[in-house]
Amino acid sequence: MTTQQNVRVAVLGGGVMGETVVSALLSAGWSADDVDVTEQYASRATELAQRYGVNASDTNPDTVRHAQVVVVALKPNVVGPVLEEVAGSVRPGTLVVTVAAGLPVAFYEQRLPEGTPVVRVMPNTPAVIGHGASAIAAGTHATDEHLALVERILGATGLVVRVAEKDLDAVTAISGSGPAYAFYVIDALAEAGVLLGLTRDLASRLAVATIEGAAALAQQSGEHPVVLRERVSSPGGTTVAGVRALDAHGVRAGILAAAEAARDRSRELAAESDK
Ligand SMILES: NC(=O)C1=CN([C@@H]2O[C@H](COP(=O)(O)OP(=O)(O)OC[C@H]3O[C@@H](n4cnc5c(N)ncnc54)[C@H](OP(=O)(O)O)[C@@H]3O)[C@@H](O)[C@H]2O)C=CC1
Ligand SMILES: O=C(O)[C@@H]1CCC=N1
Repeated sequence: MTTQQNVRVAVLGGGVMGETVVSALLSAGWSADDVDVTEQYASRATELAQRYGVNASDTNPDTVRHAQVVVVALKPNVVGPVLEEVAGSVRPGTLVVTVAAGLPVAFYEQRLPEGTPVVRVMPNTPAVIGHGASAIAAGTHATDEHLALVERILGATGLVVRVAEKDLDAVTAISGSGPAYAFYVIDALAEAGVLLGLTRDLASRLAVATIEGAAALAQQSGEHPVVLRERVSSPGGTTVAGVRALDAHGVRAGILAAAEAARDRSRELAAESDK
């Protein structure tokens, strides 16, 4: 397997994550000629072809046959049937990369030709603007070179870390689903502004800029979040009053429960796909 950027990549599934991977490949220097994407609806395939200049089709086996890397960007319940459809077209040594939540590497290895290298990736949607966080884990036959190639593919999407496969359900619960929790907080903060009499537009802009600024400060200062929170909290002031209300309403416990629920759902997805 070469790590040259002219490796031909087939992306199966042109939804939210499939489109993110296509855009990441182009940002990482791939030529659109070397990127194929499959979609079952012709109109979506045409949309992707027009937007990115990549080759789009609705035929998974033909597309896979020409690829050196196959990226599975399908919903977990569709992955099994599509692997059965394409297994005979996967050439020896083709790297299979999957972003599907829950499904273990073994699920792919059992359905693909013996020896196929598989890398699992858990990305998130801010990848589309280069502010993503992805974790990658190697399957039985994936080498350091395969992981390096996946890192190149994801190079323009933001943070990429290597983890053991056993940690991917937890990663899914934290960074995979995490943007949704952050959007939830942004929406709630904006709604609170409206409650207090601000216009929705002003409240939304303040909420987004505040969460963005706090995340950037946490990253750039390297300080513990508790230290940064204490710096906002003047003695006897407004912030301690607000944080006390967050504690009283169990917001911290709610976030921990959300992560456990998402982790459990990730495990269930694997069990459901094996039925
Ligand atoms: N969205 C996210 O934030 C993240 C998603 N993921 C994972 O990414 C995967 C895809 O999720 P997401 O992109 O959100 O889902 P989407 O539904 O947006 O994308 C899946 C795409 O696959 C298409 N599709 C379905 N069947 C086939 C087929 N047989 N051949 C080719 N394409 C097909 C679907 O078309 P149609 O709509 O017509 O059925 C759809 O466009 C999931 O496994 C998810 O766990 C991982 C991390 C984050
Ligand atoms: O909701 C999901 O199942 C996917 C996986 C992580 C984010 N979205």
